[in-house]
Amino acid sequence: MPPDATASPAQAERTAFTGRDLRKIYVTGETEVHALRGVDFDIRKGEILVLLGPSGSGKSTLLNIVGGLDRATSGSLHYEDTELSALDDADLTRFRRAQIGFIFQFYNLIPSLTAEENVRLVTDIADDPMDPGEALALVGLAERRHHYPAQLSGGEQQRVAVARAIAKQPGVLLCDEPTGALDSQTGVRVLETLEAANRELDTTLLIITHNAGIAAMADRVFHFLDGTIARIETNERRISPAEISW
Ligand SMILES: Nc1ncnc2c1ncn2[C@@H]1O[C@H](COP(=O)(O)OP(=O)(O)OP(=O)(O)O)[C@@H](O)[C@H]1O
Repeated sequence: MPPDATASPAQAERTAFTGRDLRKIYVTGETEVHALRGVDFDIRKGEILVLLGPSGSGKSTLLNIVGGLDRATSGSLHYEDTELSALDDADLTRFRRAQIGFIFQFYNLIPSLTAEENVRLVTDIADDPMDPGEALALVGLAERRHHYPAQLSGGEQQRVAVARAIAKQPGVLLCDEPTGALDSQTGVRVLETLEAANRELDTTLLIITHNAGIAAMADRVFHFLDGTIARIETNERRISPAEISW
């Protein structure tokens, strides 16, 4: 047997993000806040990662830096072979537009546009978008595409936000408390749409949550404490959102 017979390219681990000694200091007047105190991580493509930790421990700061919304004060950050920490603002914006979808706790839909029009806002300017109807079908809202946000429940609005985020086919979805405003049943439905994007589009998922139960659907869990990743936990098996104890 040739020496490389067991290593298939499909099994080779592909890295999405590599962060080394990332630090973030916010300076407000005389006050310095050390939001990240030197974090190191590798995030695999197609991985589901959950970020847990107390309020103020640095989770959103890391998510914003990884998504190109903000910059670290020092340290290096790569996405695949691109050193994000070395890009100028225009190139960082291009990276974000092409590769990153954001989902926040509050859905940020435009009230005067239908579900489909909200999704179309993104697909009209993306390089290789899905059809808006296809994106809405993936989140189970094909029938509601002509409804306005006010005619949809909170969970349905969040699913429109997920459809909008995945419609441009980003490599990565960054979710900051995506179920924070939802009851458990509705939250599960939203998590199922995120998992579908991961399964069907191989989207890398980073999910910040205060709900420790959600950690069980992840491949790995980063536990934040005081600006550090204090512990990385690996789940032997991912459970489906429906199995989560809320
Ligand atoms: N723009 C900013 N200017 C100054 N300080 C900030 C800014 N953004 C965040 N911080 C501070 O940085 C620290 C980390 O905040 P961050 O939002 O990353 O925490 P978090 O873990 O996401 O918290 P939460 O769970 O409450 O959202 C906190 O002390 C916060 O007050």
